[in-house]
Amino acid sequence: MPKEYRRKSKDLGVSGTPLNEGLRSDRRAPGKSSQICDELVQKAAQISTSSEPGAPTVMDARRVPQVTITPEGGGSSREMQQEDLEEPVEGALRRKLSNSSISSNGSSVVESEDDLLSDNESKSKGIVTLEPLVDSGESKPWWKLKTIVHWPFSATQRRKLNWVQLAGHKGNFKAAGEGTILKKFSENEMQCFEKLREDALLPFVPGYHGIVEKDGESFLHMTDLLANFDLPNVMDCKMGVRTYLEDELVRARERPRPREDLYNKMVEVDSDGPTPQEHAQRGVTKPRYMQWRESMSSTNTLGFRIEGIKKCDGTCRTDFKKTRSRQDVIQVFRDFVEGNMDIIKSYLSRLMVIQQALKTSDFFRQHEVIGSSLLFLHDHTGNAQVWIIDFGKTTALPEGQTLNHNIPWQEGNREDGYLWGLENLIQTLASVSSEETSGETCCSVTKENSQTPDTDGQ
Ligand SMILES: Nc1ncnc2c1ncn2[C@@H]1O[C@H](COP(=O)(O)OP(=O)(O)OP(=O)(O)O)[C@@H](O)[C@H]1O
Ligand SMILES: O=P(O)(O)O[C@@H]1[C@H](O)[C@H](O)[C@@H](OP(=O)(O)O)[C@H](OP(=O)(O)O)[C@H]1O
Repeated sequence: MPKEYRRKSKDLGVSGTPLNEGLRSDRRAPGKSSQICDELVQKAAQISTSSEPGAPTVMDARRVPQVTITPEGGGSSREMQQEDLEEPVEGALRRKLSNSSISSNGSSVVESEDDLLSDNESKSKGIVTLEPLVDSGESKPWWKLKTIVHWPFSATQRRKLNWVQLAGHKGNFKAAGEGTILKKFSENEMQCFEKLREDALLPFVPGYHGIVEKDGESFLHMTDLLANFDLPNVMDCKMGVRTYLEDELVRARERPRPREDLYNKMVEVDSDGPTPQEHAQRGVTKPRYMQWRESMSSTNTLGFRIEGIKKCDGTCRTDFKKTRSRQDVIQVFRDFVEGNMDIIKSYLSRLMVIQQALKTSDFFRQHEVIGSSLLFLHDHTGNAQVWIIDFGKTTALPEGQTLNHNIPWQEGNREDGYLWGLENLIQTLASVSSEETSGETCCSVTKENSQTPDTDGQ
């Protein structure tokens, strides 16, 4: 999320959820609606072999407008943050996650050339060590809580935590008490969590326990969704056809600020990506970079994209910038679950329940949901869950205005294509299952193999 959204939480006066109410993973394990899944799988089998229009696509991907921002003036680059991975790590997750080969930037050695070359050092890409918040002054209380939540943790519970962070910036998360984490405060995200307390989406978002402040820095205290898993497999899918706010476009237009770091990331993936002017000034604006990312990946064509995967063997991949066709995505999912169709069916069930909840959610109707992800988690016990995370760029609409989430975006209408993306994600997962069942291989020819935006037959 952008830094301007990460403001301090002075005197917010909000209340937190008691911890025992927030640790809800057990009672929220996905149910198995296998009959619905089987029907969906059959439907997907028909769709994946059909090139006829009229299948579930509800929005034309070619109609996602590419709004051009002319870059001028000087560049600005991101702050670099150091992460100390050499200090000893305590806690159960050390055992669970330690079989990976972690490079100096916290990612595993199995990343592709794409990301080894392209990723900014401040981005997180896999297994990281979360530091606890530590006391810096004897006379100060260790925690100064801004909420009425009672902080129950003793000094011995201030431990480091080996953790999986597949997206976002390094240093955004800290270890907290058992089963919980702290995320750098963002006004937007805090307001979302507060509103979600009363919403149909509550069962699908991490438990929220209020705001914690230490030495002037504020954090959102939330449930660690990994806590109840044994050697979890984790996938982050960023939802929607648009990954930047309309406000970001307006700001970039008023004051274009080409960034050299984004230019470098673009060139490393595609040297022909920048325009001659961008090459000349070695900078691209943020919306321009974000639009390019959307068009290279499946964001524009399918309404979601894979950001990263960590598997139970400790390997991590974040080299999905060019994973664009439905068939590519199917192959990534198949590899993620290692052919286990029961996991796919559990994921499908959960996604369909989430889809229903989204359709009834007041929160969803009243917010532009940008940059939010679905976090997929499963382990060898068969436990498989999907959670909605990251509300850093989820923004309330003006009073009385609502979104459809299923119609094309045009600047000004603030549509995000979330439901379109979710429908495509469901159909894609169903295709994984149907192809496995019908014995087709990952090389099956479908329209998506063409690498062109597939807009009328998905
Ligand atoms: N509650 C949670 N439990 C477990 N893992 C989480 C949780 N929240 C986030 N993560 C992990 O951290 C990663 C980054 O989370 P998130 O997207 O919220 O961060 P961010 O800094 O807002 O990212 P960005 O800058 O891309 O918006 C996720 O991909 C996931 O791996
Ligand atoms: O995935 P990539 O290619 O590394 O690109 C980043 C990604 O799109 C993030 O979503 C975005 O943060 P926000 O969503 O918070 O805007 C970040 O912007 P940033 O560099 O300004 O942080 C981009 O650099």
